[in-house]
Amino acid sequence: MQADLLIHADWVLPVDASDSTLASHSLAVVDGHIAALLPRAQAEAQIDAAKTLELPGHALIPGLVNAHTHSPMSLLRGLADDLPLMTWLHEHIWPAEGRWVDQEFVADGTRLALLEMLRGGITCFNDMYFHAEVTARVCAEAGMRVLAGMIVVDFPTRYADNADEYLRRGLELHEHYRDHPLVRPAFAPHSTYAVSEAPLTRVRTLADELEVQVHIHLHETRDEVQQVLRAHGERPIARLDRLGLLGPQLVAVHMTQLEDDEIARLADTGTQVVHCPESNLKLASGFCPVQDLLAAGVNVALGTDGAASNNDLNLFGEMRTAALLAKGVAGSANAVPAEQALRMATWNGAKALGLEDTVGSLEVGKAADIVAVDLGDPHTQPLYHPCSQLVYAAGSHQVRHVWIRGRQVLRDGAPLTLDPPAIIEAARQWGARIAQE
Ligand SMILES: CSC[C@H]1O[C@@H](n2cnc3c(O)ncnc32)[C@H](O)[C@@H]1O
Ligand SMILES: [Zn+2]
Repeated sequence: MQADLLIHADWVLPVDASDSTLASHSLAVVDGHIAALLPRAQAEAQIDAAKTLELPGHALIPGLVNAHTHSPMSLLRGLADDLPLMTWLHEHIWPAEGRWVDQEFVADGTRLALLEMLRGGITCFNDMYFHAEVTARVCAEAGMRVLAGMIVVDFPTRYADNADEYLRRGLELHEHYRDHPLVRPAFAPHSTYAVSEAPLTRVRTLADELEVQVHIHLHETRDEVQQVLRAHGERPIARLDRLGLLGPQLVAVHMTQLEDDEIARLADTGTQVVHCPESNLKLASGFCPVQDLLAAGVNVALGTDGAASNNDLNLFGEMRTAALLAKGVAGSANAVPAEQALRMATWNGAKALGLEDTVGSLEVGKAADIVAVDLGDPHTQPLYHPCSQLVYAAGSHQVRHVWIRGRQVLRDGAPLTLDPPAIIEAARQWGARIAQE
């Protein structure tokens, strides 16, 4: 076999059906896709590669999928900390966004987020923010995979005056990127408390027609559920169910307030859940019953949320927090074991985003979205179980190489498609302007 690239690694964790850890294996890439994954001796005998990479002490894992974020909010990191969701949002974040968010803010904020995410092994993310056309363009330029949110809220902003205009701008984005290999549009109505019934119904019809995902904040806090119950006489999940929005296309983010019948309904409909453990902890939003959801057969992925409520975009941190928190919430040390946490950050994320045929595991035929992690670092020595070290001990600084669709975007920890000094200088200037007011 002729390959473009052959990588020899000490371990490969493909996140396959049996959660295998393969020692001394090699992975071949042809035309941006995984063409072979086999023992090193066989690879050496069978594969003639244009380029070969030796990675002793490294583990290869699938690119991590950040299933919920607001990438440009990296420029608001640390602006308002230690507040509950509604105070944080209404008194700090929405006023700051009203004052500062324009296309330049989104371009600079997205680049800062990409720098952090690529360095931390994230190769795909699900975004919800204003000016998604700018985020999409920046991602396409940097070679990053993204689900770009076609946002909808009821209130006017500098981006759009009303729901019709939000949808019109979203549909333009869809038209532009419908066949792009890395950028995929998805609807992103903010929540059931900020989007009324008519636009939600329209989103449902359009999402069916265009076959795209619908990404929404749902049951994030007790206050949210009470507010919707008071205003409409039903809980947010019931509202979406009545509007026909529950199902495999719905990506429901946070889900800290769930009753048993709601968990059963999510499982019956195949609704996707995204767990954001660190954002939920920081805003004191509540605890997502991850173990109960998984036991009921619900797909649960992981997200960071925005950097203004986390305050980082680090899925190694989320895997660890998710695994630890699940044990505390379920009162059981075997809730969310390391293999499950890695699966949530990879395969489950891909499935939530409707990308499970393309990414999420290192299997022949899938896109070559690959991350090489150096386990020789003191943080991960000695090494009994690679997966355990990745989830419970590794830091994102141990990510050395990243490929997306076969293109190398990080080499020896250095980004190849982004300009770090320029990105950091732009972020510093935004910080100085925003802090002055
Ligand atoms: C319509 S663009 C997205 C909108 O969502 C806001 N946001 C960020 N994090 C959260 C969160 O955890 N819950 C609710 N809303 C959030 C963000 O500031 C944008 O305005
Ligand atoms: Zn969010």
